[in-house]
Order: sequence, then C-alpha cells, then structure tokens
Amino acid sequence: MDKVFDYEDIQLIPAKCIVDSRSECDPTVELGGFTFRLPVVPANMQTIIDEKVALMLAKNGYFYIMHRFNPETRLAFIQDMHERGLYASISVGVKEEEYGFIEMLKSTGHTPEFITIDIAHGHSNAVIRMIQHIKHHLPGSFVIAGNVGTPEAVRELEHAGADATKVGIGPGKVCITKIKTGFGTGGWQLAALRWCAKAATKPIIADGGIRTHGDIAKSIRFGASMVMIGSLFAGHDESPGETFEQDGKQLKEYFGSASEFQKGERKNVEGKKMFVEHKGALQDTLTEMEQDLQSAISYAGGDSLEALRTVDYVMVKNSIFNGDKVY
Ligand SMILES: NC(=O)C1=CN([C@@H]2O[C@H](COP(=O)(O)OP(=O)(O)OC[C@H]3O[C@@H](n4cnc5c(N)ncnc54)[C@H](OP(=O)(O)O)[C@@H]3O)[C@@H](O)[C@H]2O)C=CC1
Ligand SMILES: Nc1nc2c(ncn2[C@@H]2O[C@H](COP(=O)(O)O)[C@@H](O)[C@H]2O)c(=O)[nH]1
Repeated sequence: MDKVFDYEDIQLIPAKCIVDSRSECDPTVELGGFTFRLPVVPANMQTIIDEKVALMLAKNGYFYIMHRFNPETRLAFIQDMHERGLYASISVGVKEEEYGFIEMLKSTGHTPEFITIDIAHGHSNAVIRMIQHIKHHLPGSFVIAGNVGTPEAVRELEHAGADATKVGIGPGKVCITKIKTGFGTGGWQLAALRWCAKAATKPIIADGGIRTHGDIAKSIRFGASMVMIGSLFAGHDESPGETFEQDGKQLKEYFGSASEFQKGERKNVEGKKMFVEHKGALQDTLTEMEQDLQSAISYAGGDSLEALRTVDYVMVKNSIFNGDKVY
C-alpha cells in the first residue's frame, strides 16, 4: 500500500464528450444475472430499508438488500417477492441459528436470488463457513460477503465461494468503529477500494463514506461494481422511522446497525444515532443520482459506466470543495 487517499482527495479529469445529450449515457449495471438501473444499493440498515422500500426498489429496477434485523420475517418476505415475480435479496448473520435458516430455505424450496452475509469483520472463519454453507445448500443464490478492507480478505472470501465482496470497515456516517477500536478504512476508503479491487476477480461493492453523488463515479473509477449508501438515503418519506419537528425543521433518525438503538443493549457498540433533515421522496433522490451519474459518464468521454473505469484523475488533497457546500 503506497499513497492513501479518500473521496475528497480526488478529481476525475474530463475527456472529450461523445454524446449530444446526457440522456444518452447508460448508468445501468449487471450483477448476479440481473440488470439494475443504477450501480447503487441503499444500505441494509433498519432506518434505510424495510419491506415497502424493498418492493418499490425491486419493482422499479433498482438493486436492494433487505436487512437482517427481523429474522422471523425473512421467509415470508422471500415468498412475497417471488409471488410478485420479483427477485428476493436478503441478509444473514453468522450465528448458529442462521445455519438452520439456510437449511430451512432449501427444504421449503425458497432460494433468494441474493444473500448478503452482513458482518462487521468479514475476514473471518465464521464468514468463510457461512459462504460454504450457503453455496452447499443454495447454490443458485448469489452470495455477497463482507465487510472487508484488504486484498487478502477479498481473495479468501472469493476462494470460499463468495460471488462478490463488500469493502468498507469504518467509513460510515454513523460508524464509531474507527474511534472505538482504532481500525478500519475510514479516511482512506477510496484507496482501500483500489487496493482490494486489484486483487478481486469478482465484483466489489464499495460500502460507506459516500457523501456526494460524485463519490459514486469515483467509486466506479477505483474498482467498484456497485456502491452501498446509507446516510444519503436516510430521511426520505419512505425511510423507516418517525418524522418529527425540531426548530421548525422536519427530522428523521438514522442509526448504526451496531448502535445501542439497534442492539437494545450497550454491548460492543460500534455505531451511533443521528438525525437527518427530511429529504422528500426517495424516487427524487434516485432520479437525481441517475442524472448526476449520466453527467459523470459524459465527462468521462463515454456513454456507459465503462468510461468511468479508466478515466484519468488527479489528487487534490482535500481541496476540491474550497469551503463550498453541495447545497
Ligand atoms: N461496515 C462496518 O464498518 C461495520 C458494520 N457494522 C454493522 O453492524 C451490524 C452488527 O455487526 P456484527 O457485530 O458483526 O454482527 P453480530 O452482532 O451479528 O455478530 C456476528 C457474530 O460475529 C461475532 N463478532 C462480531 N464482531 C467480531 C469481531 N470483531 N471479532 C470476532 N467476532 C466478532 C459476534 O460475537 P460477539 O458479539 O460475541 O463478539 C457474533 O457471534 C452489522 O449489520 C454490520 O454490518 C458494525 C461495525 C462495523
Ligand atoms: N462501524 C459501523 N458501521 C456501520 C454501522 N451501521 C452501518 N454501518 C456501515 O455504514 C454503511 C453506510 O455508510 P454511509 O456513510 O453511507 O452512511 C453501511 O452500509 C454499513 O456498512 C455501525 O453501527 N457501525
């Protein structure tokens, strides 16, 4: 690992435009045999996604990953999505009961199209065993394993059978892993992504630290096939959780999956809660993301995401915002 850098340290360099309109640029991406409208997936967190949001995303051609925090509802969720002719994408952990859950899916004939193993420290024998268990019992499921932050981890999880790996330990907005343990990719997530992508032979999902839509294009440049986002998707009309008013502003909660609020106890807490301003309809944000990504593709001199993968860049050392705010 030579130089480290993060999203704010990089600017992509414009190349000659080959389209007459940004609408000609195609931001769709293929993953696990499906084509999705954007290389973006809302985080599998309880204040970001629920069954309604998952349904809306799947129906409209977006990728989603349902969280794993109401485990008893997962079978009904898979059945419901399949009855509607939609793909099912769920999360699992690595505790003992999850092994039985996978076996139950097999015996009842319910194979989710996507299964994400959602663990803080994904470079572990526990995750390797779970990948192997899923691949043995549900070989038709596309397995996403994480989270990791090194090439060794990517190689080991791929070797165990993972179809994609998720990179990002500690860059999240409600993450306190970096503060409580001293570990992670917080502050150098983009460099960690590049490091991991060089070792990967399968898709990588960049997870955490996305603060602007331009960071999505940068993630693609540094090796991501898909980008997982929490905070930018928090606070919408459809986001789970109460909306309340403070000082004339509408707010919504966003909390970490390893926070006290999620766990219901103060044990191994590595996440916090914050309040975000109410943002309106989720579809409006998705549409703006799509437009911004189409524009990014045009600046890269192409008409598909491929153009972003090889575009030139410079390091600007935290100066690109010049004190400006996005809005
Ligand atoms: N991306 C990120 O940076 C992070 C994400 N998270 C999110 O928080 C949620 C909870 O994660 P997690 O605590 O892993 O899930 P769980 O609470 O389900 O723990 C999974 C299992 O792994 C064990 N475990 C957890 N962390 C470690 C570790 N560092 N070393 C050894 N064993 C460990 C736990 O045992 P025990 O509890 O006894 O140790 C438990 O048996 C997830 O949704 C995860 O994505 C959390 C932190 C960082
Ligand atoms: N260290 C922790 N990381 C967490 C926790 N809950 C979720 N996450 C990770 O954050 C991203 C979202 O990041 P954002 O910058 O887009 O908001 C999410 O996908 C998880 O990987 C937590 O409690 N602790």
